[in-house]
Amino acid sequence: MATTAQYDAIIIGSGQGGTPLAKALAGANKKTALIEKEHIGGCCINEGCTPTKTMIASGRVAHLIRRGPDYGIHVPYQIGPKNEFTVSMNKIRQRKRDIVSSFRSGSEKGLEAAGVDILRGEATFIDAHSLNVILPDGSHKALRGDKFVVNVGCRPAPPRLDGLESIGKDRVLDSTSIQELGELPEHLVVIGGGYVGVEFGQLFARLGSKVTIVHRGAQLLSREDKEVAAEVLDILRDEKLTIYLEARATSLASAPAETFSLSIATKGGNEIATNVTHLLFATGRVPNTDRLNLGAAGVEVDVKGYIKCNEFLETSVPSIYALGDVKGPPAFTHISYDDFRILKGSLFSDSRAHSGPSVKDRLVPYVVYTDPQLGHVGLHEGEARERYPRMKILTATMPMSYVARALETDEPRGMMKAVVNADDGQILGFTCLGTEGGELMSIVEVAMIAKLPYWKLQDAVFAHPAFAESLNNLWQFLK
Ligand SMILES: Cc1cc2nc3c(=O)[nH]c(=O)nc-3n(C[C@H](O)[C@H](O)[C@H](O)COP(=O)(O)OP(=O)(O)OC[C@H]3O[C@@H](n4cnc5c(N)ncnc54)[C@H](O)[C@@H]3O)c2cc1C
Ligand SMILES: NC(=O)c1ccc[n+]([C@@H]2O[C@H](COP(=O)([O-])OP(=O)(O)OC[C@H]3O[C@@H](n4cnc5c(N)ncnc54)[C@H](O)[C@@H]3O)[C@@H](O)[C@H]2O)c1
Repeated sequence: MATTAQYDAIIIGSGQGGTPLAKALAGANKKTALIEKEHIGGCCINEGCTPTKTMIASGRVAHLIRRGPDYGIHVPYQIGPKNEFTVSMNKIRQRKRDIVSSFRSGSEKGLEAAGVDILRGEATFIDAHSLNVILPDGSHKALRGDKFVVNVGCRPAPPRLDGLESIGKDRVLDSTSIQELGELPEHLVVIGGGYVGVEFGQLFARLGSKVTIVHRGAQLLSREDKEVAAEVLDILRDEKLTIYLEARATSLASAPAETFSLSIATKGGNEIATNVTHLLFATGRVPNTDRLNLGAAGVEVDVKGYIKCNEFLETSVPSIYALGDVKGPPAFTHISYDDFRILKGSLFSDSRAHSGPSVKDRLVPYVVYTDPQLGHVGLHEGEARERYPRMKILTATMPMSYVARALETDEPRGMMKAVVNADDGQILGFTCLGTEGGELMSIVEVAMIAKLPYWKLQDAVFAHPAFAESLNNLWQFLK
């Protein structure tokens, strides 16, 4: 009879928290196993941040070539007023594959060097202390552990649309398969106007596809303040994307020559998108908990399948923890990594005294990699007013066209917005929709971490003409 391997800690899923945690535990002489059913490094480096931001860099180059004449630069292959150029999807894809493979092999080597037992296969719970792993050859392996950390992440929500079966499967894309296209879609319809929808929508429009976004919400990027989302909409429409808000794709009809039409119900009536070649479903993500057999271990999930856990990342079972996207939003790489920092100290501490770090009140920054970028940290205006109904809250907004560097580089699109407590000057939230908006946001985040009142930034000496200099001026618009 095969023996069951016994571990101090078993990490399920090689996500952005589990991978460094496995290394840290092995480094602390804990016998550690990491089980991964697909790629080491998880979504971020294989199908998420790394590949998308690599591809988006190609979109930016296309955009700048197209804009060359605005700066007095003409390249020989620009023909006529449309500034045509050719795009090699093969090269874009290869560059993306190369970067992904170098990041992935770096992660693998790091785990091996740390002495982590890496097991390729799909884990399912048998009970609160044991797992079954289905190995790639179909055989099974049982493992026992003192502690388990679930870091299985999410996957794209499955596509749903009447008539989908009438078109080729290769025409129905998600955030992973779209990255493997060898040819540019002629007409890409994106269903969903969240992070994935706007990033890919703008990218493919810049590369030369006709792009239509169908979004059910009243604004793109539903979390953002209205005026910021409206500015994103204007920017994308300026780049010739067709965008339907409060709209629903209702059905598909195949048509000759490999194209199809899509019926779209909007508030103003029905629209038809014609000559569509590809559909990207960007309608959110679902947690990978459905095949984990969590019930056998006694781990509770919410109605959407996210693992319920407290601010210390403890689940309903004392020996089982969860980190990253699988515990619900916010779903970002840096949040999963911060979950790792929370767990690494507490996982093997003697008490569950709850005196260490927790997710409570942590600042959540993020950057939507449209161009210009949308960087945000802390609370949005509505959230701040709801959370602190008695606080005197002021907001300041300033267009990027007031920023010298934005004008000098001819990239004046976008705006900044800050939300502050009028009494003590604390910055509650900050958004920058602008070139390098993510970097500018990070400067304000540092001020928030240090609990600096806004007037410290107002009076700081920033080098001229950096984008950061705008942080001297923003605050004059507080009201
Ligand atoms: C297109 C796209 C772009 C993104 N861009 C950004 C960005 O720019 N910035 C940002 O911060 N975030 C971005 N994200 C989000 C980011 O990728 C995730 O928040 C991040 O990967 C954190 O994931 P995680 O640690 O929860 O686990 P994941 O990285 O999702 O890893 C989970 C791992 O578990 C494995 N697994 C699942 N079930 C099992 C099982 N039963 N047994 C064994 N293994 C299993 C999976 O194969 C996977 O490798 C993006 C996401 C997408 C889809
Ligand atoms: N730059 C980044 O940090 C980055 C980039 C990409 C993804 N992500 C992460 O991945 C997550 C998933 O991204 P996403 O864009 O898939 O999800 P999302 O939840 O951010 O956006 C999906 C949007 O699609 C809309 N939608 C859903 N069903 C629809 C339908 N049938 N028709 C029209 N619209 C519909 C929803 O209302 C929602 O606003 C994000 O929430 C984020 O956490 C982050």
